[in-house]
Amino acid sequence: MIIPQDTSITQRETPFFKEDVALYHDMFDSFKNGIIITDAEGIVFYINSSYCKFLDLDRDKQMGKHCQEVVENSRMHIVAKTGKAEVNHIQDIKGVKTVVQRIPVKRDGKVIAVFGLVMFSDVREVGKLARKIDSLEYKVKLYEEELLNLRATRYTFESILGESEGMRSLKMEALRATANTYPVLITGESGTGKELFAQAIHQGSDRKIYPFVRINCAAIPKDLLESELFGYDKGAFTGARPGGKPGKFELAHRGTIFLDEIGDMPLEMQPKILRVLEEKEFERIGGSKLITSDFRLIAATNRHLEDMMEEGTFRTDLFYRLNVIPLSVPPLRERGSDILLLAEALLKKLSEEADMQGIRISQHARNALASYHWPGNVRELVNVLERTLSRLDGDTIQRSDLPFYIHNRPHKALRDGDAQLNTNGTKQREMDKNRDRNVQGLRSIQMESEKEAVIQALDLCGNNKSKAAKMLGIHRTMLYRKMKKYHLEL
Ligand SMILES: Nc1ncnc2c1ncn2[C@@H]1O[C@H](COP(=O)(O)OP(=O)(O)OP(=O)(O)O)[C@@H](O)[C@H]1O
Repeated sequence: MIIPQDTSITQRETPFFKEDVALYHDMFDSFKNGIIITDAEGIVFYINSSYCKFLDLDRDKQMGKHCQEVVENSRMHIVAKTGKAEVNHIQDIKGVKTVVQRIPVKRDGKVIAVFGLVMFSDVREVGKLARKIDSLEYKVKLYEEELLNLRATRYTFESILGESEGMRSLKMEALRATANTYPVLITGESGTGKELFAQAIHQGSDRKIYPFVRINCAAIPKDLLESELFGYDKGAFTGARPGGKPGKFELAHRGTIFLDEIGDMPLEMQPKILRVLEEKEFERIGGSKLITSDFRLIAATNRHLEDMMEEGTFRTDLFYRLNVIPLSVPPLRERGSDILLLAEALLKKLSEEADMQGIRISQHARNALASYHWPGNVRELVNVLERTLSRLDGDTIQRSDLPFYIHNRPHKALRDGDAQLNTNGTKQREMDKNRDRNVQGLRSIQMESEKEAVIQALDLCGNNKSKAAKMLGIHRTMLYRKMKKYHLEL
């Protein structure tokens, strides 16, 4: 920096010491933006080489001049008077639009100097930067949405259909659970919508942009469960991934971990779950680093944990730790008019998906649906409707279109019997299991013959899909769905 030796500035009583200014010389001079400093009168005290280059001026000759002599429309002297900073103002300098900042420097409340920064040599560069930020913001938004989709929580509270008293109050309780992070234990028979509730709670909470990590404790072999839950470090065991693997608790950081079928959690794993729930800290298998994860735990089961505690197969301490917010989803047969409400809504959705609008349910069919026991709950209802639609001729579901075991049910007597059995939980569960097995048996027989029929029809029609669909009495879209379902070449 050229320290003015012989200019008016040195003659004036400047508030700066030459040493002070010299100290910043290297720093200011290496700036690619323009820097100018004036005193309280607007007299140039310092100007860096980038600015002089831009202005095409000899730096030595600028010191001690009034700022407007250096830059015609300078406002440094005005800022010195007003004491008010001007940030990101656009200033036309030599025909180029620049972005400038003029900052008054005060001591004891009095302006002693003004610091000017000419940002970028051309405002177009700012425009470019703004466009770049715009495009980055757009990309971030896109990735956020993608992430939300990938995190595959498809269900929100709106997805949970049901207006019965039981369902209404359950939805209210679940909604309340979105406002805190206490563990939730969802119980209910298979297919009642437990996972639906778990996803809706996650979606309704602040955690929704973070992962919803689901693990089915019954589906993972016992010896793998620990590494799935807690992860492992490299070389933890033979066959382990070379780089190690994070566990579900780690992946659920800031989000929700959904332990489905918690009743099937092996007894020896239960204390480990209890510990991680209490401490929110754990180590990977073979690792020595303590990992902290801020997860919310939601567990679900169709097993009767109270019975299991009595049998000694479920730990009491874990049960109480999990059961902070208990949600018990009622079976479909106990939801009264919800059966038909669900049937109508699901039918609308399924028929739209199959391109078969305007399908109705006859009164007889409605009676049959309403009086059936639904051991497989809503999942079974979805299945029944899909099957019925796939074979439907015309636009009304008649009683005889429903699966045999539903339309041929001697409903009244059996219903009364069922009501009695409802008072005895164990008997009821036994009966449900048997029914499940029967339904399962029928289901696979039906699927086999359906697949056979599709193959035959395609064969007979020389692979002409429209003709085959006509022969089967179903819509072409439905035929494609069946072919996909049974992995038949499209
Ligand atoms: N109230 C509801 N409204 C709309 N769809 C529902 C409802 N309840 C359940 N379903 C549907 O029923 C099916 C089964 O639901 P879900 O998987 O949540 O049941 P679950 O109780 O978790 O079953 P499981 O115990 O076998 O894991 C899903 O297709 C879900 O969309």
